[in-house]
Amino acid sequence: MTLPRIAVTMGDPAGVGPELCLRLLRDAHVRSYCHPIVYGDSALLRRIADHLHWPRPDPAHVLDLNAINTQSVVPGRVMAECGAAAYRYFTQAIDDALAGKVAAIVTAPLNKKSLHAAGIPFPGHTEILAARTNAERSCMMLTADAITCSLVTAHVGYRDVPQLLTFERIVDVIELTADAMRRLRGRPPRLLVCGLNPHAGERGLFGDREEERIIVPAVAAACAKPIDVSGPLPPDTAFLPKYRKDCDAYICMYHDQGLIPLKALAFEDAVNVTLGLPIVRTSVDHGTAFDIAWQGVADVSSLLKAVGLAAKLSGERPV
Ligand SMILES: NC(=O)c1ccc[n+]([C@@H]2O[C@H](COP(=O)([O-])OP(=O)(O)OC[C@H]3O[C@@H](n4cnc5c(N)ncnc54)[C@H](O)[C@@H]3O)[C@@H](O)[C@H]2O)c1
Ligand SMILES: N[C@H](C(=O)O)[C@H](O)COP(=O)(O)O
Repeated sequence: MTLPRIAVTMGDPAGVGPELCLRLLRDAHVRSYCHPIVYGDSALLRRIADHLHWPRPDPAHVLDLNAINTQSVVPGRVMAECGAAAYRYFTQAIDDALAGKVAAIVTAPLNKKSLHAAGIPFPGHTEILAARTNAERSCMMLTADAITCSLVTAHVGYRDVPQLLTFERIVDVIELTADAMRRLRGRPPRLLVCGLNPHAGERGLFGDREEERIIVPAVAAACAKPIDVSGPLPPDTAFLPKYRKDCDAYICMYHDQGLIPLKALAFEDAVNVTLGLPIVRTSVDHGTAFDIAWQGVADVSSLLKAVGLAAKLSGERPV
């Protein structure tokens, strides 16, 4: 049986990505259902393996892109060279996925400051993917058994959020999420939409009536499709256990509205999935963890879950 080839991008060389890739390549279960290929720098992987007294990686599972002078990398440091290398690994993986050379992409974390220092004009993976694959609509969803959240806006400052909330964008995120969760759970999902303002605006008392003007009509339009979706709920109580138990996914208006509850409840095993692409892409739910980089203590759970979900999705059309 031919196993699906999955590109695993090494992420920022100065972060925890490389050591997590080393752990992943030693995982017998992963290698029983897919052929992982780390897109990165072989010399850097060898340097970290030697430093930690771990086995060096099997060359058959590394695509050496030779993107950085390994000896120049300082663990835990923001470096333009590292941002450029992480971008190189990632764009090669996207191009290979688009060309059908790999079945899916899984990303280890990159550092947004290093990416920016390298002059890359995108804040993160999600935006690079949307541009490079010419996706008409896409969104970030983080999913775990306990909680799933999709984001209407993501890597922007809070003062920009209200202007970015449109009827069309909210309907798109509801539709993309409903389609993904229907396929992941094998049944029509139930979605809950959060308001933007405290107490969902309290009928115009807080904010600029974003709930009445934009969110309520978008929820009504999605219901008419028909999608089982309701809201907007006051965000502070939307994540109470009594709401979570019947909710397959939340539609959140901004990054931390969804990712604070998600990471508090499921940091070890949540997976980031980009919806709406022509290719499959999943990711860890954590960052470069510069405070613990190259110490060999980083938890590999989210990366293992991300590879598992990518393999599952690669047998179908992308979400
Ligand atoms: N998928 C991605 O590429 C991704 C995701 C999130 C953040 N980031 C980026 O990573 C950088 C650092 O972000 P941050 O400091 O806000 O968050 P972070 O997730 O890197 O770290 C937050 C805390 O979680 C801990 N942590 C993170 N991953 C861990 C792991 N695998 N095992 C054990 N502990 C872990 C860290 O030690 C730290 O205490 C930023 O540039 C951010 O934008 C990238
Ligand atoms: N917003 C994500 C998180 O906090 O986990 C993270 O920054 C990763 O985003 P990209 O996959 O777009 O890099």
